[in-house]
Amino acid sequence: MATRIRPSSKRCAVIGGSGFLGRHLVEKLLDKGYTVSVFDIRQSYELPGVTFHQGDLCDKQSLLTALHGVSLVFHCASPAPASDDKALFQRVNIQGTQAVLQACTEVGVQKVVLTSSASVVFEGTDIKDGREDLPYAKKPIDYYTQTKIEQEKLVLKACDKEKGLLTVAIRPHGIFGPRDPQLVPILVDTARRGKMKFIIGDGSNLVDFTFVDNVVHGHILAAESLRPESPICGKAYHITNDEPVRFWDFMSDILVGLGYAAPRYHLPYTLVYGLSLLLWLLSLLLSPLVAFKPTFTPMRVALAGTHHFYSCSRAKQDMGYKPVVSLKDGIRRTVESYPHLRHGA
Ligand SMILES: NC(=O)C1=CN([C@@H]2O[C@H](COP(=O)(O)OP(=O)(O)OC[C@H]3O[C@@H](n4cnc5c(N)ncnc54)[C@H](OP(=O)(O)O)[C@@H]3O)[C@@H](O)[C@H]2O)C=CC1
Ligand SMILES: CC(C)=CCC[C@@H](C)[C@H]1CC[C@H]2C3=C(CC[C@]12C)[C@@]1(C)CCC(=O)C[C@@H]1CC3
Repeated sequence: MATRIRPSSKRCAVIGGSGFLGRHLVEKLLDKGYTVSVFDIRQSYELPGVTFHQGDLCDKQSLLTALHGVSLVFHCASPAPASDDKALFQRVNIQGTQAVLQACTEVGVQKVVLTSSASVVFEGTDIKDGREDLPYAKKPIDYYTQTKIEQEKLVLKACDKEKGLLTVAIRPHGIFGPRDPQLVPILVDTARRGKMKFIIGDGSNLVDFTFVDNVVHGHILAAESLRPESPICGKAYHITNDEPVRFWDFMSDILVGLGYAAPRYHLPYTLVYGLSLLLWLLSLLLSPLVAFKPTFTPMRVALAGTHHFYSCSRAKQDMGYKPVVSLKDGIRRTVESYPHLRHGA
């Protein structure tokens, strides 16, 4: 059992603070006068005022050292969805989150803000203006989503006013912005390989893409609203840009902004989804012999060809949430931040 020291309310830790969202969160917390410890499996930068603790969050002992004296923990670490590694997702998102919660209890952390995902309710079919009371996906679309569901349940169940641990889950969707290692780089790579010519379906499906600053704003609002009498304790909150956009318009804006052609030709959704399933099965069967990762995974095709946008009215009502950056400005700032990914660069 670790010795407790009196935690300061402006002393926080960001687990996963070296990642895309985590680093933006750390920068905003510093601006707001917090003292920040980062716990991550890797250290990707250095910043005055930030103490780094490198370690695996499944190792409770390393966590205990990093969380000493901290009153507020943001947990935004996860393996990347593209890894599709069942054992890794189970170990980090489920066992690791249990270790985080145990460590928080042992050192006397008072608040935990989890980065969950709006995908926890997504089964590959349309969701329009989905609210937080939608049931968790019964057939999650991949191992990432399956373990994000278990993770969210664990964190919300751990909320215990008597024991002095308050928890809340933020469910963002399609985070984008400067330094994102996923959305823009994968999109550009697909375009450079000549595979971004097609629109999956009729192109009218609406989706949420959320600028990273809005996701950060939602996390900090949640942390600052989390008090024993607050309605947010033990609940999940969608945080979006509140501007659903056609999936293919968003992709085209980014592509055209970076100098690539927008996709033009339509392919039927069911055909592409069926092909992506076949390819995925083939990649599994052949994995002992050759390692190949299809670009158009069933998850990506489902995300690209269905409506899935979420209401953030619960966050507006309970914590006064309002996006701080519009979609248009978010796209502009994102495009400007990737000069090295421009066509011809
Ligand atoms: N990006 C998106 O569109 C969305 C993301 N989310 C959630 O937001 C959170 C942050 O995502 P994002 O910033 O995009 O992801 P990143 O991969 O950029 O950041 C996650 C960080 O966690 C680290 N990490 C992974 N495993 C461990 C471990 N065992 N111990 C300690 N650190 C670890 C990663 O290191 P390494 O890179 O070496 O693995 C990385 O630095 C995640 O929980 C994700 O599920 C939710 C909705 C949408
Ligand atoms: C069809 C195609 C190849 C598009 C390229 C862009 C995609 C890589 C992104 C479009 C929607 C994104 C998204 C996520 C990852 C990147 C995309 C598939 C998440 C799966 C990341 C983790 C989550 O929790 C949900 C996200 C939904 C949207």
